[in-house]
Amino acid sequence: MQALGINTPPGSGRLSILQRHLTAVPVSGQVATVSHPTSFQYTLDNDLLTTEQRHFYEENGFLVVKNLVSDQDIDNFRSAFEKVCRKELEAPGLVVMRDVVIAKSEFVPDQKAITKIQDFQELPELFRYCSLPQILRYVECFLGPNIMAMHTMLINKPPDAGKKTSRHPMHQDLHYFPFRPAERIVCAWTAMERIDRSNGCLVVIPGTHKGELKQHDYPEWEGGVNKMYHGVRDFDPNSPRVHLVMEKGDTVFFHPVLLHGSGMNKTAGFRKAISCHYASSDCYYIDVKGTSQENIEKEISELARKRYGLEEGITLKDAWFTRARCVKGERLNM
Ligand SMILES: CCCCCCCCCC(=O)SCCNC(=O)CCNC(=O)[C@H](O)C(C)(C)COP(=O)(O)OP(=O)(O)OC[C@H]1O[C@@H](n2cnc3c(N)ncnc32)[C@H](O)[C@@H]1OP(=O)(O)O
Ligand SMILES: Nc1ncnc2c1ncn2[C@@H]1O[C@H](COP(=O)(O)OP(=O)(O)OP(=O)(O)O)[C@@H](O)[C@H]1O
Ligand SMILES: O=C(O)CCC(=O)C(=O)O
Ligand SMILES: [Fe+2]
Ligand SMILES: [Mg+2]
Repeated sequence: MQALGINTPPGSGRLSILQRHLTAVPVSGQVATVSHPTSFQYTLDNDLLTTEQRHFYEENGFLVVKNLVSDQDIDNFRSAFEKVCRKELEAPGLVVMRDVVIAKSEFVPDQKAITKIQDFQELPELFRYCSLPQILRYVECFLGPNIMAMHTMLINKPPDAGKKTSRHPMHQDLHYFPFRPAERIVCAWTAMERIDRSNGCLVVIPGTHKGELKQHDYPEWEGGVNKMYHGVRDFDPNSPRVHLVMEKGDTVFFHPVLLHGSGMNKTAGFRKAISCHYASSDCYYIDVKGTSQENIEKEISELARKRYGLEEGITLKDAWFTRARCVKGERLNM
């Protein structure tokens, strides 16, 4: 896993750029070797990414940067999360979600049953993550200078209750997003502790960001599936998966078409990660009617009807427009 797009010093591969243009460099078992595009599609000109990192993202659709967020910041996010669980902190729009097994059982869950919180754009203690300058500097390499925080999450993957519901099925985040173009959207996902296969790390299929957005549905999992955890239809379990083992503070940036999921948490602890999906404020909204995204729009509209009494329901665009916050530059279309 050492060479998985991790922030190694320039030239550490001991190959000159010229050689790299001529040679296929074995990076790691499953990861694409370096075949250099002459023009870049997924990254912008910048003075932060090394040539190697830029090519890595272009080819694989993700990039891990080691140690990007300090222990102090992470400890503060953890403490804010705990306050939300204890209901000592609240904010408009905040969604608190419990694991499906716990939500559907009789037993009264305690705060530990929380599987994730979403939409903390009005909670400064957590939203600060989305404005961290060292994260935005990377985000700018993918999106340019006008940056919107579209979706915020703190995932608290619970110890699996024995039904494998702690897994997140393989999916493409773009399925949830009614805005384009995809290459001007990126997710930053930071490990709040060491995350490996034992507690359910991110699993990615390198290079899939170059493909199309696929049809998503609920996977047919015997133990049940969490609400809105759609998975890509007809996922081939033999696809070359790469498990991203990350230490506290390591951050992965990934493209919204990259196929990814996360495994079961086999430990007794709650595996924590914090994330934000960003889009360039030059992006534009699309109407998802008649597309594969119609099913998620319907589900979100239904939820808005039930939960907020919005009789007409809402469009996917409405759902995102109200959450979006500008974190750098200007708010344009989004
Ligand atoms: C626009 C936002 C879209 C987000 C896109 C994100 C892109 C990134 C990819 C993902 O993260 S995919 C997963 C996204 N998942 C969500 O957005 C789900 C967010 N969670 C929620 O909306 C609420 O937590 C939820 C509606 C599931 C529960 O709300 P409440 O806490 O008000 O639940 P309540 O206890 O009142 O239960 C309401 C119903 O939901 C059921 N329920 C609760 N938690 C559940 C769960 N975890 N899974 C399945 N069902 C669940 C519960 O059993 C009950 O069912 P019945 O109506 O049949 O009685
Ligand atoms: N039937 C399926 N459809 C879609 N995605 C699946 C399916 N089964 C597993 N996955 C996904 O594949 C990824 C890996 O799953 P798995 O539970 O094997 O975890 P793992 O981290 O590989 O664990 P282990 O180390 O035990 O293999 C997860 O993202 C999981 O949600
Ligand atoms: O398991 C995780 O932490 C990430 C899940 C994920 O990919 C998502 O919520 O979109
Ligand atoms: Fe995702
Ligand atoms: Mg496995």
